[in-house]
Amino acid sequence: MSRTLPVKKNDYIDVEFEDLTHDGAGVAKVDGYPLFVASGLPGEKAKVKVIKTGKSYGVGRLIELYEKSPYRVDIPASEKHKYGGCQLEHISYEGQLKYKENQVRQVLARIGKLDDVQVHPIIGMDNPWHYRNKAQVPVGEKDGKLIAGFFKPRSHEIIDTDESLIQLPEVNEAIQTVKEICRKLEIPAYDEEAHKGVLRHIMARCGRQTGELMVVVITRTEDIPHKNKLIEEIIARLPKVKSIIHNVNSKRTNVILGEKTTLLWGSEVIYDYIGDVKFAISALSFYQINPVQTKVLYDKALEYAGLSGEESVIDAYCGIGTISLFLAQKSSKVFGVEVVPEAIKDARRNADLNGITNVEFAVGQAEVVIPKWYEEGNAADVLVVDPPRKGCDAALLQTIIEMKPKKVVYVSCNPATLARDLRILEDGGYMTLEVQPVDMFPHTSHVECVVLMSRGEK
Ligand SMILES: C[S@@+](CC[C@H](N)C(=O)[O-])C[C@H]1O[C@@H](n2cnc3c(N)ncnc32)[C@H](O)[C@@H]1O
Repeated sequence: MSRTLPVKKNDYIDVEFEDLTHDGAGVAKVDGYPLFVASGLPGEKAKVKVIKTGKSYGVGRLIELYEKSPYRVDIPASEKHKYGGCQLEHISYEGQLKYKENQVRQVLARIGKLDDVQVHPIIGMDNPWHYRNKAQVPVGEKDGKLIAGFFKPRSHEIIDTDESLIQLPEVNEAIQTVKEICRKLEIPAYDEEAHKGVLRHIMARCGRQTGELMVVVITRTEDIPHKNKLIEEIIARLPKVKSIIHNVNSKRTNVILGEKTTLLWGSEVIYDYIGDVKFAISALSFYQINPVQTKVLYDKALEYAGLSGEESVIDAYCGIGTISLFLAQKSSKVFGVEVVPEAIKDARRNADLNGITNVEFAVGQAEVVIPKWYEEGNAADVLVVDPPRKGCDAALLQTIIEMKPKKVVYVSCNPATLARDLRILEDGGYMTLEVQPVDMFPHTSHVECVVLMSRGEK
């Protein structure tokens, strides 16, 4: 028999928020039934309207706040367009750090059954603004004018913006300049519903240390109207631009980058430094978006790896070899594995660029390549994993358990899949010794962690 819910759609009720969801919505309980309300904060009392009810939870809209959290910040309506992608815009930075650290502890306990694991205080930024080295903004049209900015939360309506408070000023300037040039040249914006038009996204990437800029124009069509003029004007108006790339995405999809990438002008890559290691970055390669915190994260990963110079190391999900090259300086040999061929091309180029010879890179899925290496008699003393949000594949975790590297260093951008994978490794004989959350993405709900596991006693 289905239970009667304590609330109905369109009810107005008074609630007190107890918690936050993983994406920053407030959670209130009505007779044990969870109600998720965007922008509610723990400790706040409010009137909400129930807008949706499901079997296990409902969704409400905040109508009136009776009691405010000390962590609440109010953003004037005229400034809202600068906060695209900032799910935690209504929480002070101090409150955000507290929330993220708690979230890591709770998820490790709930999903990983790791209640007594040592979680260090999160490492935040001294200046948590203008940190992103890359933006990919959707392009559309409003009242006959080309616009570009960010999607309104839970919709495909584009909010036009000329500034983002979390992007580097150079990235803001590049996006704004390319938008103005495309407007002037009357390049038609992509119409998502009709799947017509040309320009879908503008992407800009900046090497924070070098100042070098890459601009990528992503279109539905193979042709770009006024292509030569577009290139000419970008070069004239953005003196730091080193690379202009064209990517064609002809499909009806939410995925940003498409099937074909060509160089329009300049170099295929831009360069950047993390510490004193130099990196070449191409358009399709993953590169951490917060260079300041990346250094903090990699230093911690290196510290956890505890290398003496004798060890062989595997770096799974290595991207352009960033962590591999850090580790190579302190180990006998590093093997990096990555699924994107362009990233491995960058990784090899990066090893050459830095004169690092004790690294080898392979293209392929970590869960296929590493088990094969192991079958062929290879093993590592230290294994580093830095998977995408979905975490490590089960076949890779099984190989780690069989290979028995002394240490596993797990770098994760998703506490839920991290907790799941740590539990599997714990059941396979590893122990979680330390967890260090690092705030790589201020004002968003994302949180990064680096974890040290080892075999043997705690
Ligand atoms: C979070 S990034 C980490 C990259 C790198 N360690 C860094 O810090 O820049 C995850 C990487 O895993 C790659 N990837 C995704 N699935 C993979 C798989 N099954 N096997 C190997 N690499 C994969 C992605 O292309 C991406 O480069």
